[in-house]
Amino acid sequence: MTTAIDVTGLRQSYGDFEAVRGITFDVRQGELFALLGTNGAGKTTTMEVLAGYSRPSGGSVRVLGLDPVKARRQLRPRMSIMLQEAGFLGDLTVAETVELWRGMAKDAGREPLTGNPIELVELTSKAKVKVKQLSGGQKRRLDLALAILSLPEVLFLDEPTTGMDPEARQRTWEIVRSLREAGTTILLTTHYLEEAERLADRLAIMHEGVIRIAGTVDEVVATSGDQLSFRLPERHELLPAIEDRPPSIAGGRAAYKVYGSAHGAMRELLDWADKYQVDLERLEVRPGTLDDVFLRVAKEAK
Ligand SMILES: Nc1ncnc2c1ncn2[C@@H]1O[C@H](COP(=O)(O)OP(=O)(O)OP(=O)(O)O)[C@@H](O)[C@H]1O
Repeated sequence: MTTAIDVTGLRQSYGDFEAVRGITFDVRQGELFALLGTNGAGKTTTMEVLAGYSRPSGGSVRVLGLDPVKARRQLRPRMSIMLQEAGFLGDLTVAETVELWRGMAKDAGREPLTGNPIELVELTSKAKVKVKQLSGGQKRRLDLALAILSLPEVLFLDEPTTGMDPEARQRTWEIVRSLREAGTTILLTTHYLEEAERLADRLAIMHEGVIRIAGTVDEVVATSGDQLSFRLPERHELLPAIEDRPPSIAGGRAAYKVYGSAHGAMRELLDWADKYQVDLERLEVRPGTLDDVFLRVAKEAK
């Protein structure tokens, strides 16, 4: 499979502060890669370098095999960017904004999208409304419409669904999926882990300028293990260690993290309960989640 985005040892500083501290990852052609991370982790900075807005202070980046700063003109017709703060002209209407951008896209030699982008993002009833009068979520939808005015080979989406209501978010996911199906390579940043779980082929979690974990959604989630928990019984001080770990106790429940066989752990626990004649109430096994991994990554790094 061809690599569409290649990031090797990327570093980026603002004055003395190093926001991105040597990250390496690649995104294959037609793949959707999600960059997750804590606030200030360096996700937007990475995206800005990839989009050619700034030169890296170290390492190298390639988009479609090209240097995004040096080959800006060549790349412009082939990629689209939806960053967090769009530079709209507030006095233009939604329809006028789309027309203006359509003209610019045409000048850049891009093939227009078939279909009406305003309809696609469900802003038809707002076509004649001034951009400055749109709500936050509606502005994000307009951003998306502009990013996909023509079908890009590479699309950068920086927190595309922030501020959207659940229905608009679902709609956006459908649009993103259809772009991916049409072959667009997508790099997405998001704080909604569910968004990454649903859309991403692979993902990376960043913290303080470094990638802490990366892989397919399944691979990353698998590092979090299962959780076995139940209402805190009497005589809980006698609870066994499982996989050499004692239970954690909080909110009136006891919980074990299990990385090996949940079946075996459950058997050990039930043997203990039989031995001490304890009834384990509200017993449950919950598979690990991306939230668990994210929280662990943020905590481990402290
Ligand atoms: N223009 C700038 N000048 C100085 N520091 C900056 C600048 N832009 C970003 N930073 C700093 O670089 C770090 C990374 O910022 P960045 O916006 O890339 O993070 P992020 O992962 O996108 O965060 P968030 O999830 O909060 O949007 C932060 O500590 C931020 O304060």
